[in-house]
Amino acid sequence: MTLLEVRDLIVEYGTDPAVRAVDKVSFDVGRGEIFGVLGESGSGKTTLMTAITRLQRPPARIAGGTVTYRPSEGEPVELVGCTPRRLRELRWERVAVVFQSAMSSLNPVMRVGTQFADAIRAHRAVKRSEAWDRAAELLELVGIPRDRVRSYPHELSGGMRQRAAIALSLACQPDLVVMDEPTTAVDVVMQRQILDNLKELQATFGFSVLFVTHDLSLLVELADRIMVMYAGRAVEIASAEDIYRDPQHPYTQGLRDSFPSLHGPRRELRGIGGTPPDLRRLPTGCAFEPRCPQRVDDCRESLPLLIERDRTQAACLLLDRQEVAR
Ligand SMILES: Nc1ncnc2c1ncn2[C@@H]1O[C@H](COP(=O)(O)OP(=O)(O)OP(=O)(O)O)[C@@H](O)[C@H]1O
Repeated sequence: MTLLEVRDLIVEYGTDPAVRAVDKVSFDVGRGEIFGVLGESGSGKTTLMTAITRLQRPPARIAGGTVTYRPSEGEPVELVGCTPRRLRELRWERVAVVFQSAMSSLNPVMRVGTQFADAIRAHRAVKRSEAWDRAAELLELVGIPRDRVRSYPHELSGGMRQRAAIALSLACQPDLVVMDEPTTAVDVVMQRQILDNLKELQATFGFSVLFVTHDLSLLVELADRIMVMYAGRAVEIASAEDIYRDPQHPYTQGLRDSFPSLHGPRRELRGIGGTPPDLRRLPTGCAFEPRCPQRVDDCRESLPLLIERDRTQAACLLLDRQEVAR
């Protein structure tokens, strides 16, 4: 069952000429699924996630496509074109967001409990004391002692703040939590704790997660499916296992070969040569072509579309011809 359906989403910055940071991206997030969006810096991940949640700010603008939220009860909601009022109703309650820095979610001059209580009471008719109890419960869920509900954000450690931001996103039991690199600002031990905790919470409450990051090893462990982005386009969508064991697109293969495996057989580590393209001067053909170790002449001419084979979708001319070397 699909919870979120993104079709041909286009997001541009400015005009004359517009820079297309997200170019006709389509994917589905299933109910209870952890869906990862992977990309290098500048690939359009943040632009994509802010457009989906309608948090984008000028000069970014949605230039095409649809984002449909399908609640388990009631009519589907088209988020592109939704009124600000309707969006306010949906935020927190149905779709919650966790940013890279917890301080984007937490107000530094308010006690943590007050912020939780305000978020809860904006959507639920409960007494202030009940909302505070719920806030304390939510903190406990992410491993923060109940009495910290009276703390100000600066009195919490960086890891605690990030966990508090995750707890806050769950305050109204949303169907979908969108997370943009929520663990980049914390050390690896804390990162592991936060991700384990997130998995537990997801398994308990069954919400879906859209998780945006540049870290493939993290997504391989966390996500059910992964979409790989390159220069604003989706180049591969597959299960985390397939992305790791049998990546189809040469770019995904390059990413996979750039990080060491903890469990699998030893393999030679190779980086991807070159740098991502300038979005203002994209080639006519495949944007990865200049860096692709498997390129052929045709790759410069035509733009490959995502093609579905088995359970994987990948956008590479060679796959069309079944020639890709692995
Ligand atoms: N405010 C802006 N004005 C113009 N172009 C922008 C702006 N913000 C982003 N872009 C363009 O959109 C592209 C994608 O940016 P985006 O922040 O979505 O990438 P990202 O994959 O999230 O990278 P990062 O991980 O560094 O945040 C950038 O390469 C840039 O060309």
